[in-house]
Amino acid sequence: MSLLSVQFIYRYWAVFDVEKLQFFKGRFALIWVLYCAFFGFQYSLSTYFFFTLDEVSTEYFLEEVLIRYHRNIQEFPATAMVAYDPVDGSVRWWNIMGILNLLTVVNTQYAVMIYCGWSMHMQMEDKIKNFSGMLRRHHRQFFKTLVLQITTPTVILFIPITLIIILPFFNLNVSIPSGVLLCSFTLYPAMDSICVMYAVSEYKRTAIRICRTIQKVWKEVQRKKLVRQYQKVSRLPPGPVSLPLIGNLPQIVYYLYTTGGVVSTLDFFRKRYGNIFTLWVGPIPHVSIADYETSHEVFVKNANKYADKFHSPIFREMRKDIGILTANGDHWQEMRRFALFTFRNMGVGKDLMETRIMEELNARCADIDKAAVNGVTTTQAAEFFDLTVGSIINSILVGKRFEEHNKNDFLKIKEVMDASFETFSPFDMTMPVWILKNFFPRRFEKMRNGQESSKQFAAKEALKRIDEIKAGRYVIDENNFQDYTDAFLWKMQKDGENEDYNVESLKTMILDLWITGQETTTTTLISGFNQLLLHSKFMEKARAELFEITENGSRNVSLSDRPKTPYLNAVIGEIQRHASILNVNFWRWNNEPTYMGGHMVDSGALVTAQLSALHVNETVFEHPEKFDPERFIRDEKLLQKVIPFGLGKRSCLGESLARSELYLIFGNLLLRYKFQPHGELSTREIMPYSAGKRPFKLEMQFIEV
Ligand code: HEM
Repeated sequence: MSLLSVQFIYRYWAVFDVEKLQFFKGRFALIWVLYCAFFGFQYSLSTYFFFTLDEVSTEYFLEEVLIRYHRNIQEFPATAMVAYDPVDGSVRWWNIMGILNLLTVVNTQYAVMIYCGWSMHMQMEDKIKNFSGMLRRHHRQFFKTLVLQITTPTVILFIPITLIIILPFFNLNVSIPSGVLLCSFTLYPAMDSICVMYAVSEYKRTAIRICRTIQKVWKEVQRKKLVRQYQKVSRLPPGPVSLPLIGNLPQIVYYLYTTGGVVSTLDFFRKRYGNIFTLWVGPIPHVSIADYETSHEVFVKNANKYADKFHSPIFREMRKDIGILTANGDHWQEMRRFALFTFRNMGVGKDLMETRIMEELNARCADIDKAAVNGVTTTQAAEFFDLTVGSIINSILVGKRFEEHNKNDFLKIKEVMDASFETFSPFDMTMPVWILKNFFPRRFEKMRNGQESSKQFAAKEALKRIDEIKAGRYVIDENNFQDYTDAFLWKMQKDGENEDYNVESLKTMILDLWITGQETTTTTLISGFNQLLLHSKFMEKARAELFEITENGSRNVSLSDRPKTPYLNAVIGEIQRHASILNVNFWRWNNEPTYMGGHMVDSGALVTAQLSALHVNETVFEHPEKFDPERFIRDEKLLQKVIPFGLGKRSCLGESLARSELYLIFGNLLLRYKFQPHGELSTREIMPYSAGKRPFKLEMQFIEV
C-alpha cells in the first residue's frame, strides 16, 4: 500500500509541482524506499509483538483449526487476534493495540492517496491543458492506472482483510470462507498487471499484438491438425464427422444418452456406417469390426499383427506390464504360453478338470439339498454361482476350495476386488497418470491400494506356500503339480528367479486369472438362468433332451455328451450371445497400415472385434433382441458366428475351462432341479454404460426333480 501511495505522491507532484521531484534525484531516491520500509517495519513489528500466540488465543483457535484444516495450531508458526477473552469477556488490549496499529498504517496510506487522487481528479485537466497532446494522454492514463491499481486491491484484498480485523471487535460469531479470501488475495498480483495493460495504451497495444500472434499460431496448428485428421479420416472406415482433439466424443455422449447404453450406441453407428466403422475417442481413431468374416480375416488370418493390446495409462502405471491381462510383448507371451501349458497339464477340457468341476458342483448342490424345505430351496443365484465358479478357479490356482465353513474367505477376496474395480471410472481410465497423481492424489492412492490389496488377497495362499517351502514343510511334486502355483514355483526353483518368473509376477498372474475366470463365468450363468426363467419352454426342451441321453437322469451329464445334446448346445450358445458380457471388447494396436474389409486403416489406430455389436447384428442374427436358442437348430452353422471368447492371439485363455464349466453346470443343474423365479425377473441391462456387464440380481428356487 505504501508503494501505491508513493506513486500517488509522485504523480501529484508531477502534475502540480515538478520542481519538488528534482529533490529525489540520485541517492535521495532512497527516501521513497525508506517511506515504504518505515511502514513495512511498523506493520511487521506490530504483528510480531501484538499478535503472537499466547495461551488464550491458542486455546481459542485449537479446535477451530483442527476441524477446518485438520492441523494442530501449535505445530506451525501462526499469529492470532482475539479481541475478547472467551472465558471472562475482558478486552485483550495487547491484541487491540495491534489492530489499531494496523488500521493506522493502512489509513495513513489511504489518506495520502485520497488527498492526492481527489486533487488530481478536480484540478488535473486545468493544470495539463497547456501540455502537449501526448503528455496530456500520458498523464490521464497514468492517473487512471493508479485509480484502478488502488481500487482492485481495495476490493479483493483490503476490504476482506479489514473485515477479518474489525469483526472480532464486535464479538460476532461469523465464519469467513477462508478459501475464497485466499483466492482473492492471490489474484491481486495478476490484477495489478492487467490494470496497467488495460489503462496504458502502449501496453494495451503490445498485449493485443501478443494475443493475436498466439491466436494465429493456434489457428495454424488447428488447421494443420484438421488437414491431417481429414487425410486420415478419408482413408479410415466410415464414421461420424470428428472434431480435432475431442474426436467423436460429443456424438458418443449424445447417443449413449439417447439410446440408453454402449451396445445400443455401437449398434446405432454400425447400422449407419456399416459393419466396420471408426469412432474417434479424443485424438485416437478406434475401428470397430462388427461382423464375423472381417473379424476372422483381421484377428485370425493376421493374428501376429494384433497381439498388442491398448492399456489405459493408469493400468500401465500400476501393473508395470506384468501378468497377462494388461501386459504386452515377450513377458505377456511367456505368461500366456505357460498358463495354457499348465492348464492343459492339469486336464482343462479333459476328464481331470471335469472331475474338479463336478466336485464343486456336487458340493454346492449338497448345500442346496441340505437347506431344502419340502424339496424347495430359495437362494440368490449370484451367491450359488459365485461360490461354485470361485471355488473352481481358486482350486486350480492355489489349490484351495471354498465351502460353507470358509465361505467368508471367498467373500472377502470378492469384496476387495469389487471395491477395487469400482474405484476405476472412465475418467480415471482415460486421464494421463500425472494428472491423476498431481490433482487427485487421494483417489490415485485409493486405486493403487485397491489393486495391491486385491493382489495380496488373491495370492494369500501362494505366499503362504512360499513360506512353507522355505521352512521345509512343503515339497513340490514335479510329476504331479497340485495347482498353477505349484507349477509356477517349480519353474522359479528350476530356472531361478528372473524377470518373468518371480513372486511379483506370480501374484499378478493369480490376480489376473482370478478376475478373468470368476466374474465372466458367473455373469454368463446368472444371465442364462434369468433368460431360461423368462422363457421356460426352452428350459423344458433342454431338460427333455438331457433326460433322454442320461436314461431319465440316472447319471450325470458329462463333457463327452456334447455331440448328443444339440439343443443344450444351442441354449448355451444363445445364452452367451445374448449375455455378451463385454459391452466393449479390449482394443488392439494396429502397428502397420492394413486393409480391413476394403478400408485402409493407418498404423496408430486401435482396432477390435466389437463382440457386443457383432452379437446384435440383425444381418447375422434375425431379431437379435429375442432370446431364441432355436435359431441355432434352424441353422447349425450360425453357432460359429457367436464368438463370446474373442478371436486371435489375445482371445480368451480360459475358453476351454469356461466352456466345460458352462456345459456341466447348466446340464447337470437342469437334470437335477426344476427352477422357478422368486420375486421379479429382470430384462434390464446391468451397467449399460460400462465396459463390462455385471450379474443380474436374481433370486430363484431350486426344486428337486
Ligand atoms: C463365460 C466365460 C468367459 C467369457 C465370456 C470370456 C471372455 C473373454 C473375452 C471376450 C476376452 C478378450 C478377448 C479379446 O481381447 O478379444 C477374454 C480374455 C481373457 N480371458 Fe476370458 N472369458 C471367460 C472365462 C474365462 C476363464 C474361466 C478364464 C480363466 C482363467 C479366462 C481367462 C482370460 C484371460 C487370461 C484373458 C486375457 C488373455 C490375453 O490377454 O492374452 N476367461 N475372455
